Amino acid sequence: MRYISTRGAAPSLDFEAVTLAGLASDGGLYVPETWPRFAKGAISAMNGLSYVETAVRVCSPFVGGALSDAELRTLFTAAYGNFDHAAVTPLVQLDQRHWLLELFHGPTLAFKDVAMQSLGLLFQTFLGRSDRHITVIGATSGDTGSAAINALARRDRVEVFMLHPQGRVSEVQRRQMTTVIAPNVHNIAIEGNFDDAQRLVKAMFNDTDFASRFALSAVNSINWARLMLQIVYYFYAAVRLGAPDRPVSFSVPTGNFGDVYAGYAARQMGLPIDRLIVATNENDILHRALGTGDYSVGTVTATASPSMDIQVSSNFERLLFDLAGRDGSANAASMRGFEATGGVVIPAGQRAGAALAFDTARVDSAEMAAAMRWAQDHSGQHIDPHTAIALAAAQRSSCDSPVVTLATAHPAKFQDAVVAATGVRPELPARLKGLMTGEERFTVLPADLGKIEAFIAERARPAFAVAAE
Ligand SMILES: Cc1ncc(COP(=O)(O)O)c(C=O)c1O
Ligand SMILES: N[C@@H](CCOP(=O)(O)O)C(=O)O
Repeated sequence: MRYISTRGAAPSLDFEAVTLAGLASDGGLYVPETWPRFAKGAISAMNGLSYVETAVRVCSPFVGGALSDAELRTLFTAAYGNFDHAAVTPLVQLDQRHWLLELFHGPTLAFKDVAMQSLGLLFQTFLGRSDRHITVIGATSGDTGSAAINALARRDRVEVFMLHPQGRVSEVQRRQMTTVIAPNVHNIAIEGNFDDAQRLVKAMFNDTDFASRFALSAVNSINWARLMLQIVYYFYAAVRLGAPDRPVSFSVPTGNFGDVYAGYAARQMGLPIDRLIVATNENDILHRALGTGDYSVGTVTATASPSMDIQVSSNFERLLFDLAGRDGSANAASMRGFEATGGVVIPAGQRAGAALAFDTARVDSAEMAAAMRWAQDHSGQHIDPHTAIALAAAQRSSCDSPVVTLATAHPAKFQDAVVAATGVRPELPARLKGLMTGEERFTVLPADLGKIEAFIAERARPAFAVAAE
């Protein structure tokens, strides 16, 4: 399998190279050259498989010769061995039509662990083979950062610099990052919002001297491997609910468009997904873009679902590339226009293409709180604010198929919002005992590229240092 850039001008890469890369050198994102297709029989054959075996089947065509199925099996067994549920991503039925797919049974209590625990092992495997090291730079609205730090702390070939927006993540999220005192972990609280952090990360990748000097690599969903690893749970859930004979819909709380894009990828691979519901909070650019074509950046509004307080969603570019017929130069021109002016119009033809798979819903804070109460009163489930946004969207949907809401975080990560909506304070699981009292370490910096690069340059190992050792 080869990977090509959404902007058409970067060299194509194999799986190992794409895993270690961040942005493509032309500023685009890597996508598979073609979508592998699973025939009905191949999907039926996943019935009854464990999560690990499902992951081997789904990922194998993307990985190509980079790892054998036996190596993948060993890697996934290690990655998912420390999840606190035997099913890794269990399904919970809420009523006749609605299900929750619990993605928060990993070490940091959010769906990011599902990909990140494996990504950490992929880095270790590939870097060990060629005796290299990388500098991971990431932007987080809370969950990617904690999952990446958990997966990468104390790994000797990786230096991690994680940018979070100061004061705009929950206390549990912040502490999950800042209490990890490890020599290779550097937390930076930037004076700005998540979009500022993500813009700075992309600017560092686009600074080609800096990127090659420090062998920059990504853990955000700009990294293709992250998305590949998230496709797995769509197959795992749909097969358990009757796929390929019964179509299933998914409602996905959406910020950076990574999780729902993984669902789109599963659909492109032949999984019978009826509707993919893009559920946003008040930061509704994706709802507007897919509904009316108005893909224009507004002001980031701080909400009770902070991990979705995003305007510029990286992975939307991957969808637009497909909708525009995979024309890299046309897509590059359109994305440059968006970056320069803060808005483009999505043509009606492309919106019609998207509407074959996607519905959208904008859910405000009152509806989110009502969904939390409904889950509690109706089935005794406590859900986090992000999951509640998607559950509210699922309840609005008129599709005929069973609807699976992705439960992307444990409610204890967002205790204040859950208490405000339901009056109940969800307990942190025992494995996080001590989190709220541990020493914190982070550096506050302005959202200024020069200052952030200088901070990193003082602490990262230049790429050539290893070659010289
Ligand atoms: C808890 C939670 N839910 C939903 C999202 C949105 O996911 P995505 O950015 O992949 O759209 C995030 C952030 O990524 C998150 O942390
Ligand atoms: N909500 C995310 C934002 C980054 O998303 P990613 O999937 O691109 O890493 C977070 O929790 O940091």
